[in-house]
Amino acid sequence: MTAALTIDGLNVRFRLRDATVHAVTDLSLTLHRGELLAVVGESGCGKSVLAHAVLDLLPANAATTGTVQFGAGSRPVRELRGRHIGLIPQSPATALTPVRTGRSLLAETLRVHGRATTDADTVAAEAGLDPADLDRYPFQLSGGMAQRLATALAIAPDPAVLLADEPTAGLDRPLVDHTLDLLRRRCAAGTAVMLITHDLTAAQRVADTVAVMYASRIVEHRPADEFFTAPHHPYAAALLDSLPDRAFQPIPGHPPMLTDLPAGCAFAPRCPHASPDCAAQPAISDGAACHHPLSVVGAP
Ligand SMILES: Nc1ncnc2c1ncn2[C@@H]1O[C@H](COP(=O)(O)OP(=O)(O)OP(=O)(O)O)[C@@H](O)[C@H]1O
Ligand code: NI
Repeated sequence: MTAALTIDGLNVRFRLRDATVHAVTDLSLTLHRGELLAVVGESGCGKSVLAHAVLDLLPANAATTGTVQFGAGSRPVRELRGRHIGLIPQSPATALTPVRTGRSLLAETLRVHGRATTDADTVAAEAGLDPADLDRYPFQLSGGMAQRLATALAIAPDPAVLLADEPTAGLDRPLVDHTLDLLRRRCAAGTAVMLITHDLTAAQRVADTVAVMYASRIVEHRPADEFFTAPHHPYAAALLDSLPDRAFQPIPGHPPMLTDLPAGCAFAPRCPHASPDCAAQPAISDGAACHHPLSVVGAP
């Protein structure tokens, strides 16, 4: 498998006046051509910051260490953004230019990337947007329409890596399915897709691999079929158990503040299996960062 995106030892810290937010910690992963990786985890765990760090789009108060590499090359990300790496941003309505119609934005994107501006209707339809809606201004778009326009803008250059941050938010079921099918088709054509989502059912439908984030770290990263049948990390298991079509059990307690993370496993205070070992940060082994992984021989 060919690596399309390699992240090694990524850390992102935001400096606030009197605190530091640990938004992404010691994160390494490889995304391959034709792979669909779902990144899941509770609100605020660092998923969007990860996407922005990959694209080098973090605000000025962010400090980043670690490396991000696309394919085999060493070109800086700013040269690759758009054509080689597309982003479907979370909450796209606020990211659209208010004074331009969808058609004008999409035609420009196509032109800049050497495609015929007449492809706009086809690309819009692929993203599930009625081509007639391209003639609307952003304020005339519903949240779902803006979402699909953002998808059209991201796929128009045919990027090798596509980061989709909650691309199905605000869409009803048929349009969710349309967007998931689109991502799958892109993968089949060789695109590497990182799908950031709250929707574990969607992840289960389309993902090849799943990465679970908790309090700024990846705590589990495994093939999707294995993950959904037998998660190893107690947090991942709890996340799956919270699904309505599973145990429908909420996870007790709250995630820790990212300004005040414990030294060891950040899930330990909520974990039914926590032991004194958890005071030390566990290394990732067999795809999970846990001192007492589930579904592994000898584990509780
Ligand atoms: N510019 C910033 N300055 C300070 N803190 C920030 C900044 N941007 C994000 N954060 C913090 O970083 C953490 C991770 O945020 P992020 O947006 O990545 O969460 P998320 O996992 O995408 O959540 P959601 O599922 O709600 O989108 C949060 O605690 C957030 O408040
Ligand atoms: Ni987010």
